[in-house]
Amino acid sequence: MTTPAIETEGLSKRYGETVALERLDLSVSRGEVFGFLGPNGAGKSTTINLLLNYAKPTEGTASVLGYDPWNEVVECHRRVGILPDRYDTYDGLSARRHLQLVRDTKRATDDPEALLERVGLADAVDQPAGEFSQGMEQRLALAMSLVGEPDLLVLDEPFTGLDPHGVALVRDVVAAEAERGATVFFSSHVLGQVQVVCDRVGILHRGRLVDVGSLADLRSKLDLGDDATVEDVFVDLTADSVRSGEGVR
Ligand SMILES: Nc1ncnc2c1ncn2[C@@H]1O[C@H](COP(=O)(O)OP(=O)(O)OP(=O)(O)O)[C@@H](O)[C@H]1O
Repeated sequence: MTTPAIETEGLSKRYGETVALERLDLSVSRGEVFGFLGPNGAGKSTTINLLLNYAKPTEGTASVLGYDPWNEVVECHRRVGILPDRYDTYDGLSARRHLQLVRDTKRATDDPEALLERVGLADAVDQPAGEFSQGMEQRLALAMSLVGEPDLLVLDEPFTGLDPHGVALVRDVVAAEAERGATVFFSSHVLGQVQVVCDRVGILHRGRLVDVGSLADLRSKLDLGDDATVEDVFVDLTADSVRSGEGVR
């Protein structure tokens, strides 16, 4: 039997008194497009950081593509494409050079120009990244995540800083990667786009996974109508955070 792309059991993270993630049990199947949602401060980036070995858990276990993310980091990262929450480009290096560096690290053979064309940066291949706008940086980071045809893409807020063309591009890239057979796990506040591309969503609230399922599952579970959106589901499950001022920071 194939292992899930992502599996966690009791995964928890505390920062001093702050409980950032509380006993997360989650399974994401191979080939799934999974949206990870929640108000500001819910624990989404914390979860992603744990899965990518950018942080260590206080308790619990996880497997990523069948690897232990903390003890088999190199093997794991070679098969994962990562778009981090914030990516600082090297100002003096061109877009092409950024992709070559990732390609070398992953021992992949991708053509940097083809990847840059795919994210709409064909005209900026040899431009230093220090001259890039925020949206161009985000496109470059997306191209970097695609190097080596990863089995799993982990995208933290992939729509950040993008114009409507960029948003549509990310949506198309996610769909194309899923079509290729990759698993896509991403966090986002752009719920309209989430609704279009995700097979299932998980909603995190105050560090706890409050629900998970397809939009149809969640609509019927919450007794919302057939035309309820992901936004309606989100608001229903996290309403108290809006009242307390959380989620609107
Ligand atoms: N390095 C850290 N040190 C202390 N507290 C942290 C740290 N990282 C996150 N936290 C806290 O953990 C909680 C979860 O934060 P996290 O960044 O995971 O939320 P998020 O769901 O990604 O939010 P957003 O939508 O705003 O990006 C918050 O209360 C945050 O203040």
